[in-house]
Amino acid sequence: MYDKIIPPTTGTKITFKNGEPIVPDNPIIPFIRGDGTGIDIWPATQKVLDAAVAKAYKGQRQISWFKVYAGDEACDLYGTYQYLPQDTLTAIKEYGVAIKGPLTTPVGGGIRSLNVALRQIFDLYACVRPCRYYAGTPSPHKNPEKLDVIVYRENTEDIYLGIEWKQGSEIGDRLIKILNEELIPATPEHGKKQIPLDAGIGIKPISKTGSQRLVRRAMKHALLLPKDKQQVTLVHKGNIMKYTEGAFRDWGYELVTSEFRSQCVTERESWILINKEKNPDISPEDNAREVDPGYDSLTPEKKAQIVQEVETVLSTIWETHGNGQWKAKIMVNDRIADSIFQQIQTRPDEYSILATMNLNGDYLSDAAAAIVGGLGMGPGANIGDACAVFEATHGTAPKHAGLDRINPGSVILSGVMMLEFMGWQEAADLVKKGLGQAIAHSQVTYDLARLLEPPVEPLKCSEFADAIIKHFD
Ligand SMILES: NC(=O)C1=CN([C@@H]2O[C@H](COP(=O)(O)OP(=O)(O)OC[C@H]3O[C@@H](n4cnc5c(N)ncnc54)[C@H](OP(=O)(O)O)[C@@H]3O)[C@@H](O)[C@H]2O)C=CC1
Ligand SMILES: O=C(O)CCC(=O)C(=O)O
Ligand SMILES: [Mg+2]
Repeated sequence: MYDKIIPPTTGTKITFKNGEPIVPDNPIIPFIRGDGTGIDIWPATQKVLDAAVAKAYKGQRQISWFKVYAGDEACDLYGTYQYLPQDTLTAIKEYGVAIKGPLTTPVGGGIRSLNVALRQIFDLYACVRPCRYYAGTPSPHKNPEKLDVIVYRENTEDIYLGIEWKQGSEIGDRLIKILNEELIPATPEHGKKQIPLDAGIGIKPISKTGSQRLVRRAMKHALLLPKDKQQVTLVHKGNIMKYTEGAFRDWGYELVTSEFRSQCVTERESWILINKEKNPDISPEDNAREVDPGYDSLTPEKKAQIVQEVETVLSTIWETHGNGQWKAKIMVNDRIADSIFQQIQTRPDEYSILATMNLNGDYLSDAAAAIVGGLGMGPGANIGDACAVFEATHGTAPKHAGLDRINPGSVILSGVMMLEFMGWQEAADLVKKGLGQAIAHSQVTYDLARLLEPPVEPLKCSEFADAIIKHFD
C-alpha cells in the first residue's frame, strides 16, 4: 500500500460518522514535520502532546505517530519535485486526522501551495483559527484579553483555487481579448471598462455551496459557545465584489434564517423587533425609517422593499423572537472586511466567530493573532466532513530554522485543538494549563521575551516545551 513509509505496528485508525470522529484509545496519527522551523517546532510539539496524554490517561490512551512526508523532506526521500507524495495522501485519507508543520510556497512562480493543496484534496473546507489571550503574554494592545475570536475561513475556493494566467501567456491574452471584445461589452453594467492588455488574470470563484457549508459549521460551533459569545459575523467586501463576496453574505443570511431559524436572529431583524418592543404601535413605515437612516431619500421601490422586510420579520418571527426572546439566540451580523480589521482592535469584545472567505480569512487570522501575542500564538485546524488536518496559522519562518529558538506555541495549540476534536479534553486542558503557566512565569521564547517589560532571557524552543510539561503539575 505504501512505497517508502511503514505505519506503526500498534494503534488503529480514527473513522468518521456523520462528520464526527470515532476515536480509539490508541489512534494512529500521521504527522508532517514541515519545512523551515518545522524541524524545531515539531519535536517540541510531539513531546508536549505525548506527555499530556500520558499524564491524563496513565497509559490507557496514547497516540501512535506515523511520520509522513511533504515539502523539502519529501523531495529528499522520494526524489526531485516529489513535494506531496502519494504515500502521504494515502496515509491522511486512511487515518483521517493528521497534524502538520508549515510548508514553503515560493512567491511569483514555482509550485503551488502544498498547504492549500492538502485542504483542497481532502475537502477540508473550514479553516478554524481561534485567537485567544493567555495571561502574561506581551501584546502591543492595552487590553488584549478582550479579544476572543474564532476565524472561520472558507478553505477550498476563492482566489486560492489557483486558477490564474500569467501576464503575456497565450491563454491569458486570449482570455483578455474575449473579455474585452465580447463578454464585457455584452454586460451593460460594465460600460466601457477594459482589462489592461498587460494584466495577469486570476479567477475568484465563490460558490453558494462552499459559502453555506462554511457558515453552517460556524453556526454549529456558535451553538456550543457560552451564551454571551453566541455570535457569527459574516465578513466580506461585498460592496466592491458584489457577486462573490456580496453573495457570500447573502447566502450566509439565507442559510442561517432557514436552517437555524429558531436558534438565531440577524442584526437587522433585532433592530426591527426592538423598534416594536419600544413602541408596540409603530407602523411598518416608521419601523423601516428607524432601521434604514437614509430611508426618506430612497426610491419608492427601495422604500417598499424595506417596509416589506419589516412586515415579513414581524409576521414570521415576532411570536418566537419578539419581546426580548431574540437576546437568547445566536446573533448573526455582517461587517465589511476592511472595517473588521479596525473593529477587532478598537472593539474586540464585540466579536466572536468571524466567518469569511479564503483570502480575508488568511489576512484576518494573522492580524488577530498579532493582538494576542503574534504568530507564535496562532493555532489552527482544517476541517472537512471525513478528515481533519491541524496546523498553525504561521509559515516556515525560514530565518529562524534549525536554531531551536522559534515559538512552538501555535503548533502545540493546534495539537490542543486536535485533542479536543478527538474528545481528549483532559489532555488538552493539561497542555493549555502548562502553556498558560509557562507564559505567566515569563518562561517564553524570543518573540515574547523581547516584548516583555522588562525583557526577559528567552527560552529555546525545546526549553519552552519542557517548561510547559513542568507546569502540568
Ligand atoms: N500553513 C502553512 O504552512 C503556511 C506556510 N507559509 C509559507 O511559509 C513561508 C514563510 O512565510 P512568511 O511570510 O515569512 O511568514 P511566516 O509566518 O513563516 O513568518 C513571518 C514572521 O512571523 C514571525 N513568526 C512566524 N512563526 C512564528 C513562530 N512560530 N513564533 C514566533 N514568531 C513567528 C517571525 O517574525 P520575526 O522574525 O519578526 O520574529 C517570522 O519571521 C512562505 O513560503 C509561505 O508561503 C505561510 C503561512 C502558512
Ligand atoms: O500555503 C502557504 O504557503 C500560505 C498559506 C497561508 O498563509 C495560510 O493558510 O494562512
Ligand atoms: Mg496565512
